Amino acid sequence: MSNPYLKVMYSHQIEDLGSKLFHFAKTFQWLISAKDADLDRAETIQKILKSCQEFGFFQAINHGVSECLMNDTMSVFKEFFGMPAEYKENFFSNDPNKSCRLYSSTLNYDKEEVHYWRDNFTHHCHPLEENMQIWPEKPTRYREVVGTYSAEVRKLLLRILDLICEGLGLELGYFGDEASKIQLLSVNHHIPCPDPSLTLGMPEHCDPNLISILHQCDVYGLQAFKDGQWIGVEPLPSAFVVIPGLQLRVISNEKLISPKHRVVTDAKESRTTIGTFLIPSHDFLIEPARALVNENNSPLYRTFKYKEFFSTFTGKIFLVLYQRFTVHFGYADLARSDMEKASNTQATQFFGNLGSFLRKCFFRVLCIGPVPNHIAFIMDGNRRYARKHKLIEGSGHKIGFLALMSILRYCYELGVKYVTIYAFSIENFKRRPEEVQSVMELMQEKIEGLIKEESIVNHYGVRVYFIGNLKLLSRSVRLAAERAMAATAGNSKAVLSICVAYTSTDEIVHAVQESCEEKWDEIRVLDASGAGYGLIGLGGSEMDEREHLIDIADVEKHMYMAVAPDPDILIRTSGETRLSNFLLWQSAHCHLYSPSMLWPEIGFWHLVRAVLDFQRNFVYLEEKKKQV
Ligand SMILES: O=C(O)CCC(=O)C(=O)O
Ligand SMILES: [Fe+2]
Repeated sequence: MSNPYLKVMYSHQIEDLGSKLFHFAKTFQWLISAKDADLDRAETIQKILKSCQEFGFFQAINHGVSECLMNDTMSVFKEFFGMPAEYKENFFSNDPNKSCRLYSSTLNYDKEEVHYWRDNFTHHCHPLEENMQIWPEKPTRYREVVGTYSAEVRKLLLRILDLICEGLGLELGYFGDEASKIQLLSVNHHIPCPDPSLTLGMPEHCDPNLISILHQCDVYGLQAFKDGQWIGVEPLPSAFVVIPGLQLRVISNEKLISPKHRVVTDAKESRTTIGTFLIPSHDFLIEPARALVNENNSPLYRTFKYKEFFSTFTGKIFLVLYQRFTVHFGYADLARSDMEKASNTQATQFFGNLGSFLRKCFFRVLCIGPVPNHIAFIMDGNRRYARKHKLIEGSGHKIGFLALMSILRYCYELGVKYVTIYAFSIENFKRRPEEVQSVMELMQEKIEGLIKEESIVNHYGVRVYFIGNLKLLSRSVRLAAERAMAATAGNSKAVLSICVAYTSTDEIVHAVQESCEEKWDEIRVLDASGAGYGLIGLGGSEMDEREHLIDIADVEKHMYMAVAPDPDILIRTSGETRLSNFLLWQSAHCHLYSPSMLWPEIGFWHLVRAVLDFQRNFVYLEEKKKQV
């Protein structure tokens, strides 16, 4: 690179140019059969997942796109880049919003101090009819060949996504429609570089989209970062390199990673590669797939719209993803959330076990005093938490659910036999329909999770009751609740009462009505036998009897909450000191505790504090109970 301009503008001083260890590349070529119904399907899926997990991506051969079409397309692009500058100038633009453009270096040309050795031509290609008009007319074959190629590659990508979808255990079509709506063609062209040690063809990056497929020519340049070093990916002109993008990383909750890669330059030969990216529509909500998230696998990312993500796109996309889109738990005991986020590593598992051991030791000491038999929670502050952390609506409830799982674990470890939670009040049905709908969906999903073998409920032998006017729930949620109650009916170590469609006044009215009906039934039986009160023509003393028709014991018997003794402690988060129509009948003698943190922030020490307060007041509370 003798030209001083080039030296200044392109010099990145690359210290490590990476090794050309092609054997690595060979280990991840998997055959994608042209036929989906092929017997090898299950094996192919396993190989794809394994390869993606081990290397980050894979090369597809025997993929069904004809070699002839691939060669034709490559030659069309080589021809395009070889056309006179005056023609190509028509497409040149530094405006990333332009839908068909030629530019140099990266998306940040104007902002970067040092450029990369790359030209790129990019345009949309789906649906074809809507986009083709703005594509180049020269070479004359461009529209026909690139159109056919784009359609074929789209089919292949969707098939690969289906295989990944099946491999991850997601519902069929998860990556269809809006998730992969946009298809972008991105053709890189690198002319020979006088000094490859000075610059790169593309900086290290992860692809920001859902998935990419790359058709390399026969000139080497692509490198992947693995085990701390840059390793060359062998160019196989008839193969496609399939690269999961960052959105796939998020949706798979990191079951798949989006590999870091870069391009080195070549001193002698030009290199052209054809990338095709499938991209979610701008308003598509990206989040860890619900099927992949449970109490043992917390969501590692918050929900976000694709456009929100892409607007933050800079070269340092990886960092951005972590800074802005990971779930920020903000719990008081951050150590716990960190453990939950990365529960797979050995180190965190060690600390997780250590934390659990220390917690159990602490509980042993706490158990020297009276241990509450029943703790009730009003989980207040999920929505405020989402607003406070600028999270998308609904995320607060999801994080709140994780907090609940931790608190339940602590309660059962401490030896608390009954836990009751206020999950959804009858009043809550008055909220916006979309909000009610999304809480109900979350509820159904979590209820279904409860009966899974590995759930906390089965781990601690907890019997689950849903408390409230269940008729107000949608049929699917009600059925899920009934299934969970039936599935846990054999558990006897502890009881979890989940109040849904509940208010205390509704519970009392319902219990009184039930008691009355029961009495009327008794009366009718007695009347029929001729020994009864006989309502018609009641005399004075019989009137007195009617006044005492039902008593407290009758009503209590018919309370939804008859499945548990009265609570010893009632905790309401968010610093609110109201009971909001929760357990009014049952809370006459319980210790109230209302810490200021929002529900998703509740942690171990808040529970300890509540129990210590209860122990301090225990004698007094017991005295009060005796006076009744
Ligand atoms: O040209 C290559 O080999 C890689 C291209 C690439 O990574 C990209 O366009 O995102
Ligand atoms: Fe890339």
